[in-house]
Amino acid sequence: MSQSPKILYTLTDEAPALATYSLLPIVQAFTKSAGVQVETRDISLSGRIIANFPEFLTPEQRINDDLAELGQIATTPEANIVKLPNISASVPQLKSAIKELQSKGYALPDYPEEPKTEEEKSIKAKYDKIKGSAVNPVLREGNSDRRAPLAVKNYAKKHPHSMGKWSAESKSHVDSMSQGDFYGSEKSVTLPAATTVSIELIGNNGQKETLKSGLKLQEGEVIDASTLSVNELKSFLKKAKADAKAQGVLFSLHMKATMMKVSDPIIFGHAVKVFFAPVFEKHAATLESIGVDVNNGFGDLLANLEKLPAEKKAEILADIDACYVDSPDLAMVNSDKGITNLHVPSDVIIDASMPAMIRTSGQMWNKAGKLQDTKAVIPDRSYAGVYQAVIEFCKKNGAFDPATMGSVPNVGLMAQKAEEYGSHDKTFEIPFAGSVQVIDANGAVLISHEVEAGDIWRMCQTKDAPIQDWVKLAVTRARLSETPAVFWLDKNRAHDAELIKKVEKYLPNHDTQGLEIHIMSPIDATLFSCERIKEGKDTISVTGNVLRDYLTDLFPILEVGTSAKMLSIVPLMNGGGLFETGAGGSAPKHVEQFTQEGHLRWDSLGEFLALAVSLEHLGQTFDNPTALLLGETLDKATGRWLEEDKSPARVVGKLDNRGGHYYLAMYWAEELAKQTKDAGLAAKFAPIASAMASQEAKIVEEYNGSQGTPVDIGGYYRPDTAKASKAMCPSETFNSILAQLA
Ligand SMILES: NC(=O)C1=CN([C@@H]2O[C@H](COP(=O)(O)OP(=O)(O)OC[C@H]3O[C@@H](n4cnc5c(N)ncnc54)[C@H](OP(=O)(O)O)[C@@H]3O)[C@@H](O)[C@H]2O)C=CC1
Ligand SMILES: O=C(O)CCC(=O)C(=O)O
Ligand SMILES: [Mg+2]
Repeated sequence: MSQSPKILYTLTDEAPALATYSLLPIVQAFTKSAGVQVETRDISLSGRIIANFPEFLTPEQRINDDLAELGQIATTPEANIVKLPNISASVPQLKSAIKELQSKGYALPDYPEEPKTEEEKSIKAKYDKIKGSAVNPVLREGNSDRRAPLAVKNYAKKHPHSMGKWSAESKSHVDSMSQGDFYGSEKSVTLPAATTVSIELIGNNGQKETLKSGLKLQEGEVIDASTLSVNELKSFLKKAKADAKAQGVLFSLHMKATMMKVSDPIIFGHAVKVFFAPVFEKHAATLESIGVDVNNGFGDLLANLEKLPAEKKAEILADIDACYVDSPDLAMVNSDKGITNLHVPSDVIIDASMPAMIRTSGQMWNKAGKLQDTKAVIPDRSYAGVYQAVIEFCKKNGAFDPATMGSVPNVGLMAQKAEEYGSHDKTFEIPFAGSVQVIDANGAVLISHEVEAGDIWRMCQTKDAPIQDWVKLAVTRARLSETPAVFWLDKNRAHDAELIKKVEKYLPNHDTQGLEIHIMSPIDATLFSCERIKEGKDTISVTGNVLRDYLTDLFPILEVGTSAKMLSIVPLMNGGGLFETGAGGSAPKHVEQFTQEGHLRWDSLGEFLALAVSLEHLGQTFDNPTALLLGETLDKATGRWLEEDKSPARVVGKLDNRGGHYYLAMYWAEELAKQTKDAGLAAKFAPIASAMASQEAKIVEEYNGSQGTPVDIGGYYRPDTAKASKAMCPSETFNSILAQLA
């Protein structure tokens, strides 16, 4: 290949973005001196906003649309992208990012919640593309391979994280609808030939509305559609609320409102309205007049109350207080600040929130700041049973033991927006009763559902090539790791039944001799895997996209304390590599701690792991021995970093993210100095390694001494580069050693 070796490292948001200010200078200094280029691309929420509204900005303010560029690169064989977690913005996050940018002199338009003019409609459409899970589906041109590397697993066994005990008497449980949900209504079709479909709503009174047209589908593509009845949802939520009160457990809603950006905010909104029903009944007209939209959380109502005269506001607040008294207690996101589970949809994201609850004895925080048993409300049954099965397992067997437990790595189907991911352009809140029909180019109705006004209807697609690639990846991983693999597919679910046919068709294309491969329903697979991890055995989970998301937080959080420590590889279907860091989020809590007390507890281990495999991939693709050597030595350095326990501490005054990076740099330099494959590099890094080692006490003192006071980084969504960089690189001694590499 002709192009010069290049790694594209993404600039994102919150804690990982802060960590980058400290880590990237090290990475660039090391790679540059070995002739490997590491460039950055800005895919932060603020960067994506700026890039999409050039017409509102001065020429100096405009920036390239790096996400679009990376999306294109991801389809090429040269692609080598290190992707850190980024914000998938809820509407409140989007609005506050816009506000911050406006305050920094960017003349961006407000987010028009109820657009009236054509211009407002087009602005809203642009912002809606930036909202929610807008980055990952663009880059994920491959399926996913997520696992805890052996060194990480061994570290966790040696230094087991805290794990809440489980009692057989725990009242915690998952509560879901028993009918009228997506699970109960799913229909699925595999297309015998390519076609173009439209989605029509045909009203009971003869009206007709085209919900979507011109949707091109490929031969062999699986489509499925399902609907959730709003009436069933509301009566379920009402019952769940009463039951939480009767049982004396916390009420806690777990959704993925960021990723499922159309359906889940609507469900979230219904939950808020049912929970605070007396307030909504009594003040319906007032709340409507001030533009309250609780699909953005209960916080939206509270914020809008500011528009009312003091007296009216006080009346509504009193009614809210009365409602709290009559209701079960809500799980809290922040008890000190009175922020409940229903305040902001992006505060409780199911993939991280359910494992956190399971790790904490099945409990969540109540308003007194104490842990309490909890009803986890997950309205749709499609995957909720997995969490209930783990909860039952823990009630029966006690908590898992990180010192001895096995591992559940994941092979996840996600390429080309497979399954529920990205389904939001085919998700609709139904305006009038009738039937929704998916109609092909010949006028044949492929799928049809009866719906009422307010129901949610959604469709998603899974192309055949990604399925073939996923089956292959599963077999490859099972072979390489000599581990049983389980396809988590439920033959009684329409979509999964189609996938089972494909798995059975494509498995014989591979050598599976001697491999243990099963197909099990998600609940059976959960029990099978839990039994095995308890005995210290590993089991690969081979899943669709949503379970990929759920399981790659669930098992890592139980096994190694956080999904940040996962190796997360996306072998791109056209030959490139996307190396995601960790599997989890961007830890807003960590930024808060950093700005308040100068301690960043973000663990960049995921970045170290991703960079090592990215270098390895670069070395292999471009036949570049230096890149291979950099990768090998980085891996060794990371292993040593774990052994010597240089992970950031959680509390101020001790080693944090930045000090941890110093140790990684020192170990990396030592490994480079020690190796014998490239004498030039060894000679270059020997003095660096010894300078870093001899100044250890001083450097650590400079890092740790910088902690303990508030830090100003000049913004949340778009920090000031100079300020953030200064705050993240406080050791002059270390900086000057690094500068010798330039
Ligand atoms: N791939 C991606 O781009 C993803 C992005 N997100 C985005 O991240 C944000 C927050 O998501 P949420 O699901 O609440 O998860 P968080 O980022 O809040 O993570 C949950 C918890 O996991 C622990 N944790 C996560 N990463 C690290 C790390 N590197 N080092 C140490 N601890 C870590 C922290 O626990 P503790 O507090 O105990 O230290 C943290 O509070 C949202 O904006 C969401 O859109 C979410 C998932 C994936
Ligand atoms: O894209 C998102 O919003 C979340 C991604 C995520 O949680 C994951 O891939 O595990
Ligand atoms: Mg996830």
